[in-house]
Amino acid sequence: MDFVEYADRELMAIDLANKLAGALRAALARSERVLFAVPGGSTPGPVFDALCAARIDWASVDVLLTDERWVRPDHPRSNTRLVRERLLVERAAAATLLPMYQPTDTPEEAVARVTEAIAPHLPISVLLLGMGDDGHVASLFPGTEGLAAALAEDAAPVMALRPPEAEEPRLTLTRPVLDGALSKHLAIVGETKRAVLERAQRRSEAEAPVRAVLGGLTVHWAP
Ligand SMILES: O=C1O[C@H](COP(=O)(O)O)[C@@H](O)[C@H](O)[C@H]1O
Repeated sequence: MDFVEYADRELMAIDLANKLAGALRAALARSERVLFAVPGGSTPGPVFDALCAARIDWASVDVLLTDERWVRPDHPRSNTRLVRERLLVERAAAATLLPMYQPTDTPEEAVARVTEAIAPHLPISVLLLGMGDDGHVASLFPGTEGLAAALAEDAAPVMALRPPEAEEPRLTLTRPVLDGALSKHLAIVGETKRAVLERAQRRSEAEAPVRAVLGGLTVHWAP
């Protein structure tokens, strides 16, 4: 794991956006289409604001969420909404968003359709992750029934989970898909998350699921 420390959040957003743009261009030099997986939540918005204007062949980029909160796509907590409003604008509007949300009542009903839609696009070329204060990445929360199955090396690529600590059910990419990404980045801000990440290295994956993706990961942190 590499750790990159920035003076402030604005500098991190700009520099991380440049690094992601470079990783996407490098991937596009090797493949006709590339898969860019991104988190939802509060951390990536400023990175998306900087990245959406980057000069990249966005028409050859497929964008996929690492996970989705099971709310309608116009809901304020929708990760799909965040990506549509903050990433898929300006030059990046030419990218294709692969569905992580389906209009079903439950995420369980959507697993097969989402799996079918994303499978032909794997592996992830460039991955950006966020992390919660409890050490969750994507929607792999500690204390969730089914977490061990989602963290297995041979897990199905997409799983529906119902984390007790989350406000809504989730659909999430699982360990082999996330850990198998060719270029892996984690963006975190604040002293609490830095301490959570440090502690995670002494904990089990069940206690701190971020541990499952630390190999080859570059962590970007700002106070
Ligand atoms: O619920 C979620 O949380 C994590 C972390 O979000 P943040 O607000 O602490 O940045 C996020 O990575 C994930 O995609 C999201 O669904």
